[in-house]
Amino acid sequence: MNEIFRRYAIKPLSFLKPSFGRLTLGFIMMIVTIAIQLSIPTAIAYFIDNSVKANDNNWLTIVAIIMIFVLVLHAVATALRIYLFESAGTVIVTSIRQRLYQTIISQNIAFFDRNRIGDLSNRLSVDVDILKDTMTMGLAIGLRSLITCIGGVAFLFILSPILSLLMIIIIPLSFFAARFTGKHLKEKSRVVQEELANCNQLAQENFSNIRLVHTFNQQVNSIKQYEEATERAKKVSLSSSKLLSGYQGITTFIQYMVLLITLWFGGRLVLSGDMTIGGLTSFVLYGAMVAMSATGVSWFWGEWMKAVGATERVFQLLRVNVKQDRSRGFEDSIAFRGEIEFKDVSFMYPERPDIKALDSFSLHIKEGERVALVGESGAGKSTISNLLLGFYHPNSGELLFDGVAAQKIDLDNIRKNIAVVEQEPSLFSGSIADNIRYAIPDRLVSNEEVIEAAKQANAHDFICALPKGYETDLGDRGMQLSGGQKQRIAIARALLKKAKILILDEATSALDENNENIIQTALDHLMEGCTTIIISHRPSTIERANRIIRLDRGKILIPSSVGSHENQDL
Ligand SMILES: Nc1ncnc2c1ncn2[C@@H]1O[C@H](COP(=O)(O)OP(=O)(O)OP(=O)(O)O)[C@@H](O)[C@H]1O
Repeated sequence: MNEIFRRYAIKPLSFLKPSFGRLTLGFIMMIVTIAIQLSIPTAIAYFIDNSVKANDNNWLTIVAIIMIFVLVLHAVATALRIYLFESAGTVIVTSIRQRLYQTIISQNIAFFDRNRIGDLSNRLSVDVDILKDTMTMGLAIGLRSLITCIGGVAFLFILSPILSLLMIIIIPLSFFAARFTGKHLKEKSRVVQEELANCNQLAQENFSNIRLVHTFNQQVNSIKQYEEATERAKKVSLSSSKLLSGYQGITTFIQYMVLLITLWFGGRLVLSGDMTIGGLTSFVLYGAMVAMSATGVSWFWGEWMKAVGATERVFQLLRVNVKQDRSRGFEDSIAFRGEIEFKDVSFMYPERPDIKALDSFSLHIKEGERVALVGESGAGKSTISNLLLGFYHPNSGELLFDGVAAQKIDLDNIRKNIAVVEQEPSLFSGSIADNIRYAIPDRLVSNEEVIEAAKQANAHDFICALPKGYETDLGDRGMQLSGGQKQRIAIARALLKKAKILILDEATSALDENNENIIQTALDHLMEGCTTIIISHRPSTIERANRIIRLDRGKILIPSSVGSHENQDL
């Protein structure tokens, strides 16, 4: 029970902390409105029982003036309560979103092998919104209903203990119905959210691969897949609606039954003179209030369960420790020279523990040396780059930089000293200048430095020819640029980094001869003074290497000596 309470009630509540002030004020306003609400039936009873006797216009006027004052107070307190809870919701949802993003972005790369991107972005948007609605307005309504219910029951007992006992027997029925529904709603909501995440993932994949979809005439299939996914979500959602509507029907019936029984017994008490008409009227009003608020509490419980179900994944994610071992280092300030050594390294990807991506792999690369890695697809070339960048760590053996074990060096420091140029460079939306500056996160990079890097990367001329030059917005995934132009921007970005180690991952394979020459000159600038690892299938790309390493299933097949690439069958 404790664990369930902690998980479903306390955990979500921990997010309310940042808005404690607003919520407390909102709560005070809530108490004011509840107090007024609870006094209304008593006031009405007083009015009914005394108006006949009063026979006095002044008395009526005074009552009306007091009522107007109370109603204005009620209106102001209601408005303030809603505003305070709503704004607290916005503050809370912002902080949850920020924490979630922070948790996700800081995970190590293996985490992204396990989780789908569509799923993760769904949690950031849809799931967090559900949580917001329930934790603020939902919680406010739930609390209000609970306090009104308790207050109403107290008034009922004061008015007539016998009648109250009758009600107390019936009301738990609606709680029981709520518990039953809540449990099932929670599970269904979780499934709905999962199905919706599938739909999002599908849409996202198809939109981002839109050229591929059209090239292979897959529009019809893609529409069909999306329809199937949304139909699955619809099915679970409809079954959830059925459950909710059945529950509403039952609770409405219970409410009216309570009213009927009260009137039946209450009428008898009035006839026998044990109760006044005003007393019975206020009892019925309190009864309705208690029934309504009991429904409110159970509704809230249902919503809470639904939200907990839907957002269980948000909490799961927030519980995931940030595994990024950024600051492991004793040697965090070492200046890299560029020497690399793999000593008997074996490595399996966490998602594929059955396959050795690297198998007792040993390689010593001297400072400033240029090594080309060649081999069949899947031989382990990119894995070497992944280990160098600290995306994964060897399962056995050791990776050393300048003779120091990689796990003793701060990960930020390692990455600061490695520049990568990929086959399909990733560019962000934003200006070209900002994309080049991206290489250096910890200081402001001047325009002069950006231009200098672009010049060395043979990118300056084409950038200047664009209408907005360096301020050209690359928009969605750098759509407006050709492959070669994107590469040159990526090279400028890498140049700016002035890293000691350079990884060229198929850097020129997507280019025609003319473009390749331009890029090659840019790469020559980039390679100056760097230890370079060239991952490629193409002989022309690896011409500049001092040594060629041929990999096969994670092992070195033929280690070649300096200048021997001419003899290799590539
Ligand atoms: N993220 C990953 N999760 C699981 N297995 C992976 C992952 N990345 C690569 N692998 C597997 O590890 C092995 C080595 O892959 P790697 O990407 O290093 O090959 P490669 O030589 O770079 O191939 P290519 O030339 O096609 O890029 C392959 O069997 C591959 O399927």
